[in-house]
Amino acid sequence: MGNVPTTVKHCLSHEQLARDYPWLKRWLVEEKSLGAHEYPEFVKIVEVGPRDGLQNEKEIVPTEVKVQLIDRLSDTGLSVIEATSFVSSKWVPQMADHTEVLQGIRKSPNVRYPVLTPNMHGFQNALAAGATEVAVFGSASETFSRKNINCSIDESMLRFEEVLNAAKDQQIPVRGYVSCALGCPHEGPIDPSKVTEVAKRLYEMGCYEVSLGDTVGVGTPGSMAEMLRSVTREVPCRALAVHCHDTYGQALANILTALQVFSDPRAESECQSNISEFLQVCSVFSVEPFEVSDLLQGQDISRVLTCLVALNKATEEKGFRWRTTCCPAPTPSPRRGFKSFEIAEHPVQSSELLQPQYRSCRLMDQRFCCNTVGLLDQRFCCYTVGLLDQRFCCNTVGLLDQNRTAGSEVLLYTVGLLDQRFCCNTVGLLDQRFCCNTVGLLDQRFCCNTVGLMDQRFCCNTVGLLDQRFCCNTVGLLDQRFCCNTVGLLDQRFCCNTVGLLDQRFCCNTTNETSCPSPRRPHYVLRQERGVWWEGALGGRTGTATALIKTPLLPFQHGLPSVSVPEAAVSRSGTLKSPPTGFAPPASADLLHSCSTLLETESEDSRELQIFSSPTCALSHPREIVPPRHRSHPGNLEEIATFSSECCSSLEERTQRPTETSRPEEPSHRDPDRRLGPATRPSSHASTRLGRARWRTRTGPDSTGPEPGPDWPQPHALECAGPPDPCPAHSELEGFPTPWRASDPYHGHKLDIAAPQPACGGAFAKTDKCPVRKDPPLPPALSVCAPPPAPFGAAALSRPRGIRQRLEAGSRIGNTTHPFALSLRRDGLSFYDIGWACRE
Ligand SMILES: CC(C)(COP(=O)([O-])OP(=O)([O-])OC[C@H]1O[C@@H](n2cnc3c(N)ncnc32)[C@H](O)[C@@H]1OP(=O)([O-])[O-])[C@@H](O)C(=O)NCCC(=O)NCCSC(=O)C[C@@](C)(O)CC(=O)[O-]
Repeated sequence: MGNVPTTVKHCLSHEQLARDYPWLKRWLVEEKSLGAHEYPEFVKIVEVGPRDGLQNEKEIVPTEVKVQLIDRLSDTGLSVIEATSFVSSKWVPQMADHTEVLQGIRKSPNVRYPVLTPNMHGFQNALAAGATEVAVFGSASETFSRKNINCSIDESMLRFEEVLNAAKDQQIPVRGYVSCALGCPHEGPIDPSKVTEVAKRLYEMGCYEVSLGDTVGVGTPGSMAEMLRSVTREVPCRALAVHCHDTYGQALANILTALQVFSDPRAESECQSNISEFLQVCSVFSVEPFEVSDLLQGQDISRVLTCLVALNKATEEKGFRWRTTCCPAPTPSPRRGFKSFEIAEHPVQSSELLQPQYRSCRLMDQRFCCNTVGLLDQRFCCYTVGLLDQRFCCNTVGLLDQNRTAGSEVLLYTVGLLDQRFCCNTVGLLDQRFCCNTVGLLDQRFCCNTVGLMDQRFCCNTVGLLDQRFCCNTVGLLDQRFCCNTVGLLDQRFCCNTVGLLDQRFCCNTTNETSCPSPRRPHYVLRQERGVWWEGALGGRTGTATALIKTPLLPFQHGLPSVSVPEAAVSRSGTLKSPPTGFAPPASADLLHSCSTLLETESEDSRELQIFSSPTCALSHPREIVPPRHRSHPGNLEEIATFSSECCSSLEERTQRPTETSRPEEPSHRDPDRRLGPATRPSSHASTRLGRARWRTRTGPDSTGPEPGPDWPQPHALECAGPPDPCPAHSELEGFPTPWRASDPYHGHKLDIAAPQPACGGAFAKTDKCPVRKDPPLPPALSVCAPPPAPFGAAALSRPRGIRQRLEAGSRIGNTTHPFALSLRRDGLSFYDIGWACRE
């Protein structure tokens, strides 16, 4: 189950998963059911007859015959033909005509012709003869090594290292062999650990592929499986091959076994090996890597981001030129990871990772990709479908339609994405983490668990965004709807039409916040439920919140404390009345929770949300679809996807602007009621009331909410997933790299977010999705005070445009003007809380 997200893995039984998601079945088969094997969709055949076959012929085959043989093999469709070997003619006279053979063959453009080169002598001869790919051959048996290439294993490694270094200079790919992988003619059986050790050394040295040879054909399916299980722990399957001699008629059976092992994802953790490749790349570029556990557990975000940004900078600085490999259609070729870049002007000698490979450029129709790790500079990628666990991706530019299919594939876990630009129509994305520099994102819908997002600019139509945490420098965000639990948002500017935002905490400098932090409001925990929800008060508001936000400490783990809740503190907006039943919040079902929450909350605010949710959503409410016995798992992903899609289209329907012909009078795209559609316009009065409730995070514009009195329970210690108060929050978040600021040496040439920006309307004038917005005059009753100290640049706060646009969005209901006053508030825990209220 290496590729299955941990949350899903923990919550679903294998049987249930296999039933629900046939596409996951491969990863879910139990050990005992290994009989029902699957095989790789693509097998590469390396034809070694002209070399390994003819080197053993007693009578030396004439050169012309060898040339003819290879030419005819080239016409068969083979992609790799090992042509000859550059070894000593004293030892192997059959290969003495290596140069003539290599130069005599007709080189097909679709075929590679590697040659054996045991040492530098051989490599130089091969190079002179025009070889474009070579192979080194070591052994897992000491005796065989000495007898075959006249040196010990360790000595052979030194020789190979020389060859590999020289090959790198010439950008020549090197293949590696490990002889006697299943037995030695001199030593008998060979310990798989020895094979593993030699294979690992060759792989780490830079061999792009290591072929494990059953040199004397003594292997059996049993010994092959055992040996491969050992080797694949250290070397990824995609870099392994087997070389089977049929001395005892076992070659085919052994190959079949190898194919089974290679197609079994449990044979290796692709993810782990790619991460280790990533870490190797870090060392190549002298970038301090982060702890893998930091990333996997979402800890030390700052360190992860620093590493990613530094790596980005380092690769840029080294002047990489990427090979523009076009993949117009899905190909059976293996995925490309960190080994996918080449050096142009400034070769990095020390890195075997710079073997000439590929860069994903203009990749189209990338489907069903799992665990894409360490992909750099993916450009012009279209239609990524069913992508799971995409990590450490940098510089994705021009990505269109990253989506889920109608079936069961959902896009999960985009982690560590840098510089994602001009992305359209991301739908149903879960768990997007550590993303930097997202620019020009359009129509992002139902995204959950966005963590550590930095520098997101000019984003439109974000709908159903849940649990967005530690987001910095969001600029020019339009039409953000149904966003819940945004925590630690800094410097959000020019945001328009934010609707249904719940529980926005630790937000700094959103629009023109004026006042200084007030003393912290009391917070307490009344009750903890199932360890993942807690009930209590936070920042003056009471209700239920997930433990992702606050985890109550001891006394409450043993039962309810006897505390009374003040009347005034009950059921405010922003916290849930009750936790959604049956689902664990940290799981990938957060989307489900939050959709349930939208439907279940009974506060004043939720009525508005229910109207938004529409009967379509209610009909497809996952609670009705997921039978009770499955409540302990995060729900059927397909159902969640269907639900979210229906919810989304329903919301879209209801949020469409009226057409020109349907507008009775004075059409205005800024009219929130029109924007929200007919369902939100039952009556102007009702809408006003709902609007007021919706926008309010306090009892009213003039109230500061209930102050702590003697009857309030004593605040208990809370462990904060987010920063507990403004100052630590700042200092913690200031550690984040802010790559696009002028002061940032990495991206000095890029747009400076602290500098004055063009109006977001202007920015969108070219798109037909977003209207050009003009600044309306500020209502006279509104007073805008001086901005607070800005953590990321005061320039951001000196322009009132953001406020104006917010007012514009909230100031009309139907055709009647109901000016709303903007009430910017401070809150003990919600730093710079915002509230809207009607000024009727
Ligand atoms: C590996 C060496 C060259 C080591 O050779 P060495 O240890 O450097 O030196 P040596 O004492 O064995 O020989 C030295 C002489 O060889 C020359 N020499 C030195 N290097 C070369 C060279 N590259 N090409 C041509 N000549 C070379 C060198 O110049 C010198 O010439 P002299 O001064 O005596 O006239 C030697 O032991 C050798 O040629 N062995 C042959 C190994 C071989 O071809 N085995 C069969 C292929 S491996 C295989 O089949 C297994 C595999 C891959 O299929 C996988 C599997 O089935 O498991």
